[in-house]
Amino acid sequence: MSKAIGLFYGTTTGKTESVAEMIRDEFGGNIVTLHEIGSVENDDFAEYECLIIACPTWNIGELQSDWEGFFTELDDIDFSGKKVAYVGTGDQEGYPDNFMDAMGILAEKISEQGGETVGYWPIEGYDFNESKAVVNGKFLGLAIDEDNQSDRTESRIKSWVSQLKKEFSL
Ligand SMILES: Cc1cc2nc3c(=O)[nH]c(=O)nc-3n(C[C@H](O)[C@H](O)[C@H](O)COP(=O)(O)O)c2cc1C
Repeated sequence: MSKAIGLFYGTTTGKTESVAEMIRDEFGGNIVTLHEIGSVENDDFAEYECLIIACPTWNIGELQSDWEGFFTELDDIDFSGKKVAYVGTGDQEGYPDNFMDAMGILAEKISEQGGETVGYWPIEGYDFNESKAVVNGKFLGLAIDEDNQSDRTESRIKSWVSQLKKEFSL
């Protein structure tokens, strides 16, 4: 039987929610359960060995507001032994100096709490200046830009999910 994956997301204008649904559907077979971060308990993370964390960047380099509200709770959650993949949504033309920063902020915190990052993604095909989500020349996870590159969203999700199936050892 395949492992269960918990996908925890925040969204303000709905884009990250639809990306989360597309990722769930691409995995297929009820493997992925969606959790909206505004209504989760800390214990909800415990049952999953494989996690996907999805957050848009808002207000010039900041977390989406529900993730902002949950951020200090992460200090009390043990992510050791868990594989954690990240998804960001952002706007590279509007915010080229803070593109995808939220993904970097969350990955740093969750890694400190023991999570092992999987699902790194190339920066080729994007045009921006700076991002907290880039480490060693790669994004820490899947970068989706619905504002400027919505035509690439589907193929990016397909390719990343196929990569993750291997990295999650499904
Ligand atoms: C006021 C405002 C500030 C934003 N700041 C950033 C930013 O700093 N970096 C970034 O990559 N995107 C930024 N964005 C773009 C959003 O992250 C993007 O539209 C995202 O897909 C929204 O996701 P949601 O619909 O799930 O809330 C900003 C958008 C707005 C309207």
